[in-house]
Amino acid sequence: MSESRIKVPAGGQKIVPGQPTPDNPIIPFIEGDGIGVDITPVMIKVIDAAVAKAYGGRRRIHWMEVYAGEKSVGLYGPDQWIPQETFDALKEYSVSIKGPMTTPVGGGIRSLNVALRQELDLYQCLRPVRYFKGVPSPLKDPSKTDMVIFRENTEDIYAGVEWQADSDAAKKVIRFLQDEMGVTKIRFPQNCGIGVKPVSVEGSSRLVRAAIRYAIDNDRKSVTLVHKGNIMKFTEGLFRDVGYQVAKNEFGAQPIDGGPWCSFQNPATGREIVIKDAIADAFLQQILLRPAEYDVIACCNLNGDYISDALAAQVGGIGIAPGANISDKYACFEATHGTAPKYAGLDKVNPGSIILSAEMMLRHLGWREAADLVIKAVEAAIGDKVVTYDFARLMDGATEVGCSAFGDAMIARM
Ligand SMILES: NC(=O)C1=CN([C@@H]2O[C@H](COP(=O)(O)OP(=O)(O)OC[C@H]3O[C@@H](n4cnc5c(N)ncnc54)[C@H](OP(=O)(O)O)[C@@H]3O)[C@@H](O)[C@H]2O)C=CC1
Ligand SMILES: O=C(O)CCC(=O)C(=O)O
Ligand SMILES: [Mg+2]
Repeated sequence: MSESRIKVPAGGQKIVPGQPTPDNPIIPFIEGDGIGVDITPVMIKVIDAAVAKAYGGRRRIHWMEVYAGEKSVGLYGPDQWIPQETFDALKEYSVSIKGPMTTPVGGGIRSLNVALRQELDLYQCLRPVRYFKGVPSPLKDPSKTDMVIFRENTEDIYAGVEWQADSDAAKKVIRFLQDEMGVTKIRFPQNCGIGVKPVSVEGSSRLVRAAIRYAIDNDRKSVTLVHKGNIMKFTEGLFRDVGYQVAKNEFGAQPIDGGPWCSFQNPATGREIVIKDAIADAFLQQILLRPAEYDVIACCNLNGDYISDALAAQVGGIGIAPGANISDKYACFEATHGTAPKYAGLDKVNPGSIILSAEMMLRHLGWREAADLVIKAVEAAIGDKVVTYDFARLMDGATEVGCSAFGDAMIARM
């Protein structure tokens, strides 16, 4: 067995799911590829400052670096993209945060992000999309965009069950489909890549259940099931049907005007929560034209990927789009964006997405005061027009600063 590269920080304590967060939690972090080297240290500095200010030294995060992606291969050797001890640490310490990781297009390794989500069964990809005053946006009134995406994170066509064109495996699957399943619709069977889209009742129900619970806990007005069930009837259509069943069977939702939309009263607030659905293409134009009609969004994996970046753009772009991957036991926070390789190491990009992901992590830990300080600092820096290049290029009179200087500008405003 190879030597451990992970150094457990002295003086820290493990977070145990279901128990109160200790004042000195150990939090594993993956720096990430590309711009990970820029944004991750800034995130740590900003979060440490917020925690110190909020709790005056009574609480402190003990950061523990764990490795994945290119840095891991450099340290552990060839093909060690996610060493076993990284998986083990993410489970053992239960709450973590990660920078982005590269996935090559076409050939090469499969997504490490997807591998991690599947291994930890992080089935909820939770991505809140809200507007910060002063952020440049392509919309006339971006404040009307206030949505929370619940994207199924472990299955769908995104999960990587596919075979390369001309491979023996692809030919075998095509022969099976033609000879044993009576499939006649594969247009060019001779040299055809094949992908499989698994969407299960269990996977869909638990995701929609989490979205509805979130709507109850956060007094939201609707949950929209976004799908392409008119075309992919037994996968996307299943997701929609299962979503309505969960609303009716588990939350007592009643049909509105004969259905399929339905609603129930929030047991905590008495306010009505409407469960509705939208076909993905129509949804993508409506979020631009009528964003106020949408609130909590539940969808399959690939749709959620597209919707995340599209909605992020409406409120200023993926420089400020946070997220969390959550299971019933573990949580791993990460930005919506990727490694933006052309900016790697330039100290240029917006660290806002990973900082706001860490803000979600603070709330998850129950450290509300520190989380509030992070929000206050983001709002104040943007309000003073001290911003990174992505916002500065669209704002009049902005002071453009680098990644680390934006973090410092936040800290100065806490
Ligand atoms: N969770 C993860 O780890 C994810 C990983 N990826 C991976 O990342 C790699 C690169 O993907 P790519 O398609 O280029 O998408 P990216 O999200 O990495 O970047 C696309 C563009 O978004 C803008 N952008 C991204 N991050 C920031 C930021 N922090 N601040 C300001 N602007 C930002 C930049 O726009 P501009 O050029 O206009 O300045 C950038 O060129 C791929 O290997 C992909 O698989 C992708 C998504 C998620
Ligand atoms: O894993 C990847 O490379 C891409 C992931 C992604 O785009 C996402 O999760 O939003
Ligand atoms: Mg994406």
